[in-house]
Amino acid sequence: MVDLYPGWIVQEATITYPVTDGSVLLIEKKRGVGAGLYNGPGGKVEAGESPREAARREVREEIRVRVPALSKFGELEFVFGGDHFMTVHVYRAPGVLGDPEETVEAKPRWVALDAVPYDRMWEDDRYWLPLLLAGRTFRGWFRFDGAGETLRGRFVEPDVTV
Ligand SMILES: Nc1[nH]c(=O)nc2c1ncn2[C@H]1C[C@H](O)[C@@H](COP(=O)(O)OP(=O)(O)OP(=O)(O)O)O1
Repeated sequence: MVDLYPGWIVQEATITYPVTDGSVLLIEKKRGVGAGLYNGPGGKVEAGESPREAARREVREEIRVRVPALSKFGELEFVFGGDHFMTVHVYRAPGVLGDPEETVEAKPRWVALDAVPYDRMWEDDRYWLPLLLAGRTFRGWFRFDGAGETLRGRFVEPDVTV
């Protein structure tokens, strides 16, 4: 394996967006990275797990529902500061099995597709989430300051194979 980022923190993570009947299921993240922001349920890929398995596990852990059918819609690459790189696999699900429940990690909320609260989400989401909600695929590259608060650079390529 080639170590592209020697000395850096390198992580792989997932985000999943269940979309059905004109609504998307978001969570208000209660702890960890991005606490207080809305996002899709997700988290880090663990050792020995595929990204798709991680996506299913995170949805189950965070809001207690299952997402049997997942389609990959996007891949995002983030640089935070000068020493932290994250690849995020983004999935869309045609609904969920079960009723979403609040947990210590997340509070679920169905939101109308035309009322997604971009002002309460990570700053990059407005550049790619509309593509996913419109059924389009994408790749994105984003550079944040060290604290992850300010977006310094971005590039999004829509309608690609992911
Ligand atoms: N710029 C960004 N935009 C976005 O929409 N989601 C981001 C993001 N940066 C990180 N995330 C998401 C991806 C993933 O779902 C999560 C990864 O953060 P964390 O590692 O803190 O997750 P968790 O705290 O849920 O970790 P676990 O301990 O694995 O549950 O944050």
